[in-house]
Amino acid sequence: MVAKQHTKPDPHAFTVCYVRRSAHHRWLCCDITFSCPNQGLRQQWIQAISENLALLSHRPRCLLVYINPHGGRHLAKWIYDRKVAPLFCRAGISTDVIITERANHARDHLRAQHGDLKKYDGVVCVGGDGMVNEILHGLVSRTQTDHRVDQNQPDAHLVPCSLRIGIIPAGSTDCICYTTMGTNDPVTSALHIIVGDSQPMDVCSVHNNNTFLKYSVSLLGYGFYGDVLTDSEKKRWMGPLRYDLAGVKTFLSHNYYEGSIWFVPAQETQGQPRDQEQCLAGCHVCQQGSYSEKKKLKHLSEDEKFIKGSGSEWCVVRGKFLAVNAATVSCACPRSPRGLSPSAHLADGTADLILVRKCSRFGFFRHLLRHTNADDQFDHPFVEVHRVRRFLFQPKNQEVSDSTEDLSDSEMEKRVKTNAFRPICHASDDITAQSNWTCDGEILPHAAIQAAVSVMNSTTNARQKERQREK
Ligand SMILES: CCCCCCCCCCCCC/C=C/[C@@H](O)[C@H](CO)NC(=O)CCCCCCCCCCCCCCC
Ligand SMILES: Nc1ncnc2c1ncn2[C@@H]1O[C@H](COP(=O)(O)OP(=O)(O)OP(=O)(O)O)[C@@H](O)[C@H]1O
Ligand SMILES: [Ca+2]
Repeated sequence: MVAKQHTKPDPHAFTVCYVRRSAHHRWLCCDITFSCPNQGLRQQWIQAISENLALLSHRPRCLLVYINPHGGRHLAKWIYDRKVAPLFCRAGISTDVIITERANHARDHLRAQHGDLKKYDGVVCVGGDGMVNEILHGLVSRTQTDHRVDQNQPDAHLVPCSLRIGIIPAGSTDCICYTTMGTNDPVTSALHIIVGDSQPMDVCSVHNNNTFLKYSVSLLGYGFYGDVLTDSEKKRWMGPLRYDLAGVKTFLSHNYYEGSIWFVPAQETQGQPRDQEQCLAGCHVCQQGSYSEKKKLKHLSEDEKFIKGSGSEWCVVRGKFLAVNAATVSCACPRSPRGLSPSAHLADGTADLILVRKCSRFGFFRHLLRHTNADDQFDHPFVEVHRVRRFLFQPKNQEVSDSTEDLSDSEMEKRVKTNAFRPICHASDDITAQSNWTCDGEILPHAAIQAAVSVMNSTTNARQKERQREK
């Protein structure tokens, strides 16, 4: 990995650090020491290795690090200082470190940067999913503002960010890290950052009433997970255990919610949620998806792109649901190593919409339990799963009237765009109980939402551009 001067008595030796793959997707940093017959040869080797490393333009040289000292077990600073900083130092990476002082500190700090981010090759997040989401918002919002993209438009085409986000897991679930890296090991994350790995990600934008609410990169959950998160927020002092306690409580409450879900299915070439394909580096579904989408949309106007890009048909499902989950990625995490939707893809522009209808407590328990073993959690009569590119959810008291089923697709599009769905309840109607959505573990106090998935790729960073110019 990095050549460095040897400190042992042999004056003609030098040590090279390298990455070794270990079990369960873990990476280790190892050393190997070479002995040279003379000082001159030693210097030649060190110089040659250093020069070759300097040519690797995708490797970061300067990083902006945010540490959330309050995430997970409150160990983020310790993890960074003990496990990550020494590796960055050995790799010759310089860092500016900010320890956050409040929620949204990192997001606001990033939003406030104008040209000041140019010196960095990436932003590192030391924390959990909520913290990754915060940093994502800071970077994406900064980029859209710079390019005058109106984020309140549900069909706005997001401009890719020029900086990559590195994730050092130090939260309670660390689902985004586990899903992308295959493990929640801080050293593995640090080594992926050092060697300059990158992975495009699907970003799901969430709107209500033509107002931008949030981006999600893991789970958008209504009903069960929304209730678990809402309850667990009151127990934050308990650390990761709060989810188990809130989970049992929510499970016993067995609340269900009525509403309708409208969605645009993904193309058949984008696979099926139950095809047992696993999204790995270089995944052909993700590559094919983004290529064919780009090719198809190349010669269309912006309006045509929206209509075509959103698919040809809207489907609707109505009923009483224990959970409505949109998994943009598999959502694998230590609690559920295959995740909520094991075959979901990281960057295919789709989410897997999992609808769990009202069923018995025993049935729901069996469904949940299957997230922890090799059994198929979708193999229940009360569970359905669809791969979708966009969807909207209307709770019972705001349901879309039946007459919309006769609408043409373009009329439906127009209504989605203008949010022409008004509550159809009357003053005498009972207002059905509503849940909240959880978005990467943060609560959205809205029930009616519109969501659309797009792939977010980081553009070539400044250092790569510089190197390309030199060539
Ligand atoms: C019988 C055992 C069942 C175990 C079921 C485990 C299913 C776990 C599925 C986890 C999926 C996580 C998806 C990631 C979401 C993240 O964006 C978010 C932010 O970090 N984390 C959570 O929402 C954190 C969500 C944590 C949810 C924990 C739910 C625990 C349920 C316990 C039910 C117990 C029934 C007991 C009956 C007596
Ligand atoms: N200094 C701080 N004080 C209080 N809250 C903070 C601070 N810095 C960040 N936060 C907020 O804490 C929230 C939770 O943090 P984080 O995601 O790191 O941990 P977690 O919730 O325990 O883990 P996970 O999201 O993986 O379940 C984030 O949404 C973030 O906005
Ligand atoms: Ca996806």
